[in-house]
Amino acid sequence: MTTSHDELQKVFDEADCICTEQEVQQAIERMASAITDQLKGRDPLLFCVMNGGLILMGQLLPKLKFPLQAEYLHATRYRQETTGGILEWKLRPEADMRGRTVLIVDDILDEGTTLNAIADYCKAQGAAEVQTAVLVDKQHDRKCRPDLKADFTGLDVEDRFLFGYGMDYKGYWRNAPGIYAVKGL
Ligand SMILES: O=P(O)(O)OC[C@H]1O[C@H](OP(=O)(O)OP(=O)(O)O)[C@H](O)[C@@H]1O
Ligand SMILES: Nc1nc2[nH]cnc2c(=O)[nH]1
Repeated sequence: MTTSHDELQKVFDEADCICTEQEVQQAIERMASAITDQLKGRDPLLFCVMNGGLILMGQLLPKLKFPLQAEYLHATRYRQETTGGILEWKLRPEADMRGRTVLIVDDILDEGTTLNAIADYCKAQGAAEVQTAVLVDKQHDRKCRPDLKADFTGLDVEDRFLFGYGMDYKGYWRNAPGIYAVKGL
């Protein structure tokens, strides 16, 4: 079913801004600095998890001022829903990751199933080390492993359905300039 323009505008107008654009920009600066400290000189291979990781990846890359390679992969488990299902690979990474330090870049760590599965895949493909970077980590006790954390996290966020900075609402509003929580969700 399609969602009308008016309905989509209403979702944005009624949403709560959880993190302003300025807060997100500061978080991305901090992430870039931490990633540089850890991965500079290690010839890392970065994978953007499409679609949601697109904006974080695009904003991080020019702040990482050392040699690295950047590629993408595409895995999804929410499609256009607000609850997750089984992870579906749309495009597996093609790069040879044997012996490499891999950094997976995504918008959100929610239950963690997506990042866990991607990290396991990269390890099975021979990556020497797999690290993860997410813009937001949703705070709740439903992680697929109780202690699951990304290696680099921008912001901790509340347990609501979010959109903006890569995260979508029914396929829309990845472009929202901040992090927003849908009214009632
Ligand atoms: O931690 P989890 O509970 O597994 O959820 C996190 C994943 O959910 C979103 O992807 P989605 O499946 O919505 O695809 P998208 O990137 O195209 O939005 C998001 O981009 C993460 O990859
Ligand atoms: N857009 C969006 N995608 C998600 N994937 C997992 N949690 C979320 C969320 O809160 N918002």
